[in-house]
Amino acid sequence: MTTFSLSDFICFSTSGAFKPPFSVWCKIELNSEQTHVLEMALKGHSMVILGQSGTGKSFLGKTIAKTLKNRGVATQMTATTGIAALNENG
Ligand SMILES: Nc1ncnc2c1ncn2[C@@H]1O[C@H](COP(=O)(O)OP(=O)(O)OP(=O)(O)O)[C@@H](O)[C@H]1O
Repeated sequence: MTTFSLSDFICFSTSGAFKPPFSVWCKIELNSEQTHVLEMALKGHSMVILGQSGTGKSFLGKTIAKTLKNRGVATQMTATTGIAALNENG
């Protein structure tokens, strides 16, 4: 069982009152499938995440990247188009 500390979770909002550098700490509630994938990623598994539109793939990807970054692992997001990369904070 992978345990997550509070420092693993941080809001990703970059608008309104949550603009950097004012980081707002909050708990992100992943669903059971997302949690499973996050646990696999933290164990070092390579995965392709597939799912219908709006099922939370991007949200999960950003959560994985942020969690790894909070644990001192260098991460870099990329995408096939510039707009998609911006949406991924890439
Ligand atoms: N665990 C979660 N808690 C809160 N909101 C979530 C969660 N997972 C996804 N969402 C929200 O659901 C919406 C859809 O998620 P997301 O954009 O990640 O889906 P997607 O599978 O990448 O969609 P698409 O394939 O169309 O790009 C977003 O507003 C996202 O913030």
